[in-house]
Amino acid sequence: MGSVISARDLSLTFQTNDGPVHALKDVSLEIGKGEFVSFIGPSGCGKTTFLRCIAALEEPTGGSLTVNGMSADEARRARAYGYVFQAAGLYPWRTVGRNIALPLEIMGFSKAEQQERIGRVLDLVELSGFEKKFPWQLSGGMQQRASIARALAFDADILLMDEPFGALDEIVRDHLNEQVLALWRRTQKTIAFVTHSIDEAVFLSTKIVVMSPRPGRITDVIESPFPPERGLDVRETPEFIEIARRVREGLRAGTVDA
Ligand SMILES: Nc1ncnc2c1ncn2[C@@H]1O[C@H](COP(=O)(O)OP(=O)(O)OP(=O)(O)O)[C@@H](O)[C@H]1O
Repeated sequence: MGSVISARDLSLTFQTNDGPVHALKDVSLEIGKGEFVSFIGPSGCGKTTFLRCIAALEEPTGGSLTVNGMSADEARRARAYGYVFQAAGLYPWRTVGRNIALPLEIMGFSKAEQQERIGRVLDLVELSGFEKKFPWQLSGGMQQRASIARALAFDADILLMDEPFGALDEIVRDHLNEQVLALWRRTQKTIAFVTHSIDEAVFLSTKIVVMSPRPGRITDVIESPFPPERGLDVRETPEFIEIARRVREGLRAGTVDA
């Protein structure tokens, strides 16, 4: 099976008033269809920049990148991905349903088609019945689920998630991690997920990409041995603890020689 996302020697240097900032340097990575890949690394190591390159929101200064076999720009125009940000970013004056409908309206879907899709994606994130609520009537975790529903609404195969649960408390986050995993199993999407949490990365992923800062590069890629069907109790197993240890070591190695 070919790669959905393929990066070869990808580099991005920002030119700033204080000189060049090497946000990414020689990043090579293959992400296969249906994989759940987490990116973990200290602040400023280029995780967001890598996601933004995939989304064609930044232009790499070196190397090559394909998304679904196309250039990132072509993939963006083909709406190959949905993007979920750290802040839910819902419009407060629109109901949850109308927030999800917004990209569909712009894409010219009929009212009936919009309605069908809103119902389907709200069901996927377990928010059926909340369509008519306004964002401020929902908890932080529910708002984030609504924003995931919005990203799912136009049926892209790829979901890019940039620290979607970073601002939530641990109990809510645990619950959302279980939900995202269930969503991934049901939809078989390819997911690229940025996080600062070792536990989150190890729990969710089929592959964990450890990055180091200045210049942002990959220090380790760890394949996860866990079956798709797993519960939070997997975190107590020796395998989990061993992988978490390896991630921690990769993070430490990255900071020592940075
Ligand atoms: N538009 C820009 N212009 C100049 N520098 C930038 C720009 N965008 C990002 N950078 C720099 O590139 C580096 C990588 O940033 P990036 O946001 O990708 O890191 P990150 O790993 O996602 O960090 P965090 O975990 O804090 O979100 C940082 O040093 C950042 O300051």
